[in-house]
Amino acid sequence: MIADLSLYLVTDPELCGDRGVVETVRRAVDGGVRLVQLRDKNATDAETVQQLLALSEVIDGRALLVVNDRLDAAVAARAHGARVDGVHLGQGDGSVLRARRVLGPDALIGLTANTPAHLDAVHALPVGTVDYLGVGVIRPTPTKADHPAPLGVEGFRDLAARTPLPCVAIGGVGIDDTEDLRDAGAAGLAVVSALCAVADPAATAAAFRRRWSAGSVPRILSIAGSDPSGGAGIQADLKSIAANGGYGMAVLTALTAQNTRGVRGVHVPPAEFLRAQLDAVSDDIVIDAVKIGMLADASVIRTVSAWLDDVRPPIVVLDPVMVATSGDRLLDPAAERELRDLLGRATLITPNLAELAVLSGRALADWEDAQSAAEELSRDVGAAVLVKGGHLDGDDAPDALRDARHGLRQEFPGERIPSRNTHGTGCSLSSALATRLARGDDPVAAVRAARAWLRESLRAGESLRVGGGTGPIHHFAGLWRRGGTESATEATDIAADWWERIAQTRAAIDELPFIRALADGTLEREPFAWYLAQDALYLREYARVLAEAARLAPTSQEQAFWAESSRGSIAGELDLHASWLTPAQGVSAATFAAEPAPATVAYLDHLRSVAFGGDYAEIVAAVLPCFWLYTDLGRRLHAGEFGEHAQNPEHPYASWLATYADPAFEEATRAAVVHATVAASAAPPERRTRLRRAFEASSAHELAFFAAPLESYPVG
Ligand SMILES: Nc1ncnc2c1ncn2[C@@H]1O[C@H](COP(=O)(O)OP(=O)(O)OP(=O)(O)O)[C@@H](O)[C@H]1O
Ligand SMILES: Cc1ncc(CO)c(N)n1
Ligand SMILES: [Mg+2]
Repeated sequence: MIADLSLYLVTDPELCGDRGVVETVRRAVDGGVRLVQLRDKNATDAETVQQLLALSEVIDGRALLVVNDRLDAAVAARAHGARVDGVHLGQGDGSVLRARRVLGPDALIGLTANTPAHLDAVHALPVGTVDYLGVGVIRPTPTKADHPAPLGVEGFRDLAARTPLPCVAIGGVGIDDTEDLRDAGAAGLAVVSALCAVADPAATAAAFRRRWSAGSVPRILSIAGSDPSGGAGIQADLKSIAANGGYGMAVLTALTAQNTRGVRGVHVPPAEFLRAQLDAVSDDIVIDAVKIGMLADASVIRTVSAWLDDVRPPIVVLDPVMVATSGDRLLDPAAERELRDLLGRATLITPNLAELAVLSGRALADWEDAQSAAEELSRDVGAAVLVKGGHLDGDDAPDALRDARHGLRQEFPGERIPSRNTHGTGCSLSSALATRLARGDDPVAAVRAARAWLRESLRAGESLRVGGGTGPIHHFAGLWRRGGTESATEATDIAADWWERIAQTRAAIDELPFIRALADGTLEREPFAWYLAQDALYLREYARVLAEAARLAPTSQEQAFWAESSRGSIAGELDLHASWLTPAQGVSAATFAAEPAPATVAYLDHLRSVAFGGDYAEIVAAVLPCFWLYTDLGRRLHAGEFGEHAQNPEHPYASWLATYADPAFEEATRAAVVHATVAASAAPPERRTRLRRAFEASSAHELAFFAAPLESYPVG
């Protein structure tokens, strides 16, 4: 098997402190750590075995587990029933050949390598002895006192280029190294203090994951049946994965002979061949998420279950397909019980109303009742459940997400789209969800994004003119309308370029005393209130500029987006007045009646002059930094990058900080980035430069705006 090395936690009992190693590991795995190495130089073998047993239990197959150095302890822990996947050996820790012999061909064996000579030694071993290399140290680190001279990112790049083996970067790796190391060829980041020594290992691990995945395309495997007419099954899945930004793969459970009118026949290949397909993929490719669709019969379910147990992909979206839109059965009724056993292996289950009734073993009275049944099912099986309202009578087609483990109850309202093209909506939705989750969206954001995409694709379905029955949706409606796939990748490049060009401005914002004091809670009330008063003045005008973007928007989707953003920023201004800019908060009358400060005037003058020019692309380029810089800062503050204080609920500005780490704001920022860069990608080169300048100028104004409170705040 090929291991997912992307985020690798190496434990340190001292850094984990009172929380302990086991609890730290549990939370870090919750946040997305994929591989855990137990490292405790002082423990006895017997203690190491106990720790491996405890870790194996909290990890519960969600990540791989290896132990540093202690081959005998690994063997003993396995004998006691722990799932220990392998060992990591240092240059002096004993022979990797012996480890391979003892642990077998499926074990994960890592070796430390810091020099070209180490690489030569590994290359001289039989192929398959070592699975990955730990290459470092990257930076000087106190967690490895006897470390060799740091390699830095460039030294890592040189070593990684000299070996075909996957290399994990280790030693002093912090979250800001993520992109550099990934681009230098790292298969993953091995992290010690940046996860063990933080207040919230789950949030920090999630932040690492997001940054690691941001520049990469998630690899999504659909395990489903074939629909030769292309609207449902794996054909729909592959289109949906591609349209939502993933790399799609497909393992066939069954072939159907069907079209838009119905299913004429089903052929289920032998289970051994299904397993061979699954292994062919997982032996070679790291799988970021799995979507499961049509399972046909009990032997298919058992084969998929066994493979899932071996591979444990981090995200599993299970669409419990039982009956096609046309009414034809796609699952042997005798296999329904087996299907229930599979539910516990899923992250998210997406039944329609009929399927939910079968899975919960009772009739559903109405939509309310369906939602409580979804919650019961979620509690029973330990997975999130999205119940789909596509088959409700009436004018609405809502969905509802329930996760009993986290008390999550979210309804997604939406009017029914009058269309006959609903063939494969369930397949398409579940694949889109798997892709969005693998891209790092939380479940609510993933459902929002997948639904928005699905609804656009549903509306455009009829334009495809496919078949005379229930036709397919148009998976690429949004992408093609926005100027083709070329412009989509071009827009991604533009976003990366623009972001890179304001790197210095971003670094300067991070260094501002105002930001530092805001993060650690030492900022005085008066300059904070002064800042908010300026922000309120700013928001009022900014809302007008957003409204102008709405007025000029080329599509109704964009028009709605900018109008909603405009409304949101006025609501934000009113909120500021109601919650912070009040005498009760110790804000003086002078602050309350603030005049715009020079930085405020300058920023607004810039925005207004762009808005006055009446160029949609330039307006959206100019308003983008206000979304992007705040989201980025809010996320990093929340992740504890400026110290742990910002995560403390007692922080004097906790509620203000929380606004900017809000997933909905993050979603809006993602959309703003897409709209601005897609507009830019359609512009000729000189105009594109002008758009970029507008973006850069606004970013510089953001910096000045953040600097102003402690520079021009009228002291006394
Ligand atoms: N006419 C419609 N208008 C808007 N949304 C719809 C419509 N029909 C289905 N949907 C949405 O499509 C998704 C699939 O829902 P549905 O309940 O049809 O699932 P399904 O029966 O599993 O689909 P399939 O028949 O493809 O297997 C849901 O998000 C649902 O809200
Ligand atoms: C192969 C296949 N999977 C799923 C569905 C559900 O729509 C279908 N019609 N065909
Ligand atoms: Mg379905």
